[in-house]
Amino acid sequence: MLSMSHKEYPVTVVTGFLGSGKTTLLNRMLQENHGKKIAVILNEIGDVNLDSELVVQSIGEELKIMNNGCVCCTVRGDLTKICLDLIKKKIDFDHVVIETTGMADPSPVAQTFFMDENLRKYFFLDAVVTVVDAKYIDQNLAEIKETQDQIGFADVILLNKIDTISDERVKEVEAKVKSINSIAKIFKTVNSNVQIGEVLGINAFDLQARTEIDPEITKEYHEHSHDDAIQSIYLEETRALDMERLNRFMQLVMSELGNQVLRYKGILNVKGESKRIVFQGVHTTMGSNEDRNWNENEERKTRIVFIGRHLPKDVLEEGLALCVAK
Ligand SMILES: Nc1nc2c(ncn2[C@@H]2O[C@H](COP(=O)(O)OP(=O)(O)OP(=O)(O)O)[C@@H](O)[C@H]2O)c(=O)[nH]1
Repeated sequence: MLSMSHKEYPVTVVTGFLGSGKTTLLNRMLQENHGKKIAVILNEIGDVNLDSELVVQSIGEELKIMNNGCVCCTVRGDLTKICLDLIKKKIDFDHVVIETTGMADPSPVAQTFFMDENLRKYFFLDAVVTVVDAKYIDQNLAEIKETQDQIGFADVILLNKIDTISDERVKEVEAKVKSINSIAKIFKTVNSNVQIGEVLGINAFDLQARTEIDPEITKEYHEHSHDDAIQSIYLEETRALDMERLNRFMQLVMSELGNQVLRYKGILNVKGESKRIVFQGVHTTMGSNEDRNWNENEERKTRIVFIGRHLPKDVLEEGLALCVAK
């Protein structure tokens, strides 16, 4: 019997603090000539729908607005229904972009795409893109917890409005953002002027996609670490690991620190494996996969980055050391 196959649509989640440049980015996505038809899901709090008026002309019918509260509170029901409606109504689109409100923590939105079985049939998470207001980052980080989540959870970060600060300050702000999230790709932008190919269709959650962790970057910015609640923790180990021990270690990390961990990525040197093993996770949802062969002239080194709130680096380091193969 022939099986019915259908297309799976990538979903990009755009977050960022109020007034940071999310709508500006969205309009670029809708207006630039990149050949993708984008369905936009906007989430607004209250009745004032200025944003939707700005983007509505470009996409007409495809615009869906979730208006009853914050996306992370109503996410299961509304978001699922709106996405599945796009399929049911046979709307012609290639890519979904969800803009969350300024206050929203993006992770419940992202997790919906891992957990909801109906959604998973048709959609997959492409990336979380966070727009940061470079001028007001300190205030936002100090006053609003969600700003940290938005930076910590991102795959791509636009450090926007750099025209409003000095070059020196741009460097400081970039260092701060990297100390929170050393995995994300950072672009310094004015009016969210990033190449659309850098934000759409990047497959950030795909285990088959190329995974790299740059140890130099993580080290460099470690010096800048401070008391901010969310931080990147970088671990490395040159001795080969025992996969079973590592699995047990990760289970323990998840049961003890699951609430504090936002994202993690690793490239593993596993005993007896000619290939690199890559893994990544979002909160307690984790996946791993065989990657390419280790090159002959490449140091076989395990590199793991955890992003989370008040993570105990020494405990994680000790735990990883216990995973070394005998
Ligand atoms: N100077 C400067 N202004 C910018 C830049 N990017 C956006 N703006 C302006 O900042 C204001 C807010 O931009 P939006 O794109 O509406 O921001 P937003 O994140 O969608 O805002 P909310 O939907 O209210 O959260 C607008 O007036 C933009 O023109 C930038 O890089 N530099």
